[in-house]
Amino acid sequence: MGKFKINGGNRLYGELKVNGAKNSVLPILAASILNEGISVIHDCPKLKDVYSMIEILEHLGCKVTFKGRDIIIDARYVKDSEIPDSLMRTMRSSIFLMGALISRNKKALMSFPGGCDIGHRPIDLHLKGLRRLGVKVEESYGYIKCEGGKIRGNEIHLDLPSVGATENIMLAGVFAEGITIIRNAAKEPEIEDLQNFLNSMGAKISGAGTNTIIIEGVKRLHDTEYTIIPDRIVAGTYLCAAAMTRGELTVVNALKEHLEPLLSKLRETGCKIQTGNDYIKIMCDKRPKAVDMIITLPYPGFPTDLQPQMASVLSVAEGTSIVTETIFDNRFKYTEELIRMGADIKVEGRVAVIRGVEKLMGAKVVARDLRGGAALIIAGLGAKGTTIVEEAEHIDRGYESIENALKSVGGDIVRIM
Ligand SMILES: CC(=O)N[C@H]1[C@@H](OP(=O)(O)OP(=O)(O)OC[C@H]2O[C@@H](n3ccc(=O)[nH]c3=O)[C@H](O)[C@@H]2O)O[C@H](CO)[C@@H](O)[C@@H]1O
Ligand SMILES: C=C(OP(=O)(O)O)C(=O)O
Repeated sequence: MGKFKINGGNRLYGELKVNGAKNSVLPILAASILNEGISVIHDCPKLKDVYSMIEILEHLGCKVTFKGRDIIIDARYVKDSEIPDSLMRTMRSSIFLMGALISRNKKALMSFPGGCDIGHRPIDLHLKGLRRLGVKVEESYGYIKCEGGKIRGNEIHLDLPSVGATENIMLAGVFAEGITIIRNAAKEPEIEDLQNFLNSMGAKISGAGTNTIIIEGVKRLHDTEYTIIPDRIVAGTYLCAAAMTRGELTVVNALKEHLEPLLSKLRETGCKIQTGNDYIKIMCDKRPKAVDMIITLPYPGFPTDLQPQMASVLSVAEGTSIVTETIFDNRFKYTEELIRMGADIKVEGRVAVIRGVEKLMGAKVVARDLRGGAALIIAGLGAKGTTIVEEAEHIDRGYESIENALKSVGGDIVRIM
């Protein structure tokens, strides 16, 4: 909650460790209700969305303990299949309970999920996929009622590779009779992580990470212990912060194979990158150079979740950069705030033309969504003077005490009320 106050100008220097990925832990927590027993999940991030998911699991009847970085879910008694609107609206990932409840209880009643306001976010592909498995889906007055009855495996071709729809269908297919095949599936690393978690409980899923996922229905699952993958978006955000401040940062527990599209663009700006098995080191000592083309695309394309942070770096680059957002239709709101800080950015539909300025100026700005908020923090770290980033709660959805992390490597940033 509150705001961040940043005095810009400090070079970031040192080492930062990344924890487990938000976009892995959330579907995995929802998936834990498929096991009528105990699941232990390691390396969980302490994020607002994670606490919201725990609240939903508890509402459904699970006993959940968050100890250190382990979340222990006792899902022996899942009594409820309804999720109140107030809980559904806390985040986008509440929608994963739809597939999970259909598998566990053969029914689900819920409203539409909340989440960042980054454009139109329908769930038609989720519902279409569930219907193909034989789920009766009724939509009325903002509520969605699903009745499972007999869930039968089927072939599902996604019109576009939606991450959430792929994951929801995987969850619904675990106990289906026969085989479910998802074609044109999303290929994000977090989908592979969900597959690996489900398989660690006894599910039979293969193909995640490719565009065809095959789910062989099983009768039951068993207890598991599982460590989730590191958060590639948090790692990428720290790398962008280093590029903005002309710093030198080693990001530990970061997998280079998950971040190739960002690393390639950071290299184009002139930053030097070194990588090892579990770390990425960035060294930047000059003003970044503009890059002529960034286009967000489904994995392994440039991630939309790093578009604002990279654009923030490009706002001070030498030359003009073009950034095209193809995933969401309203993910440039943060540019209005960067302009208040002196950036020269023109947005025309899905394209932002960024003419790099020498320096940004500290200003009072508002985080309108999670990654846009992170972009403003990066801007504040590089700006001359003081920046106040309001509405920190958006940023807390995806970053664990971002101010402490950045402070530990030299950033002058505090949280104020
Ligand atoms: C919790 C989680 O993992 N969130 C990520 C997930 O969101 P999310 O799963 O919501 O993103 P999707 O991949 O589903 O959305 C991609 C595009 O597909 C469209 N679409 C999606 C579903 C649908 O039923 N109909 C439809 O038209 C969306 O409007 C959007 O334009 O992937 C996004 C794209 O990488 C990331 O930005 C989010 O951080
Ligand atoms: C858009 C994001 O998340 P969500 O899908 O949870 O809103 C994100 O992580 O940038």
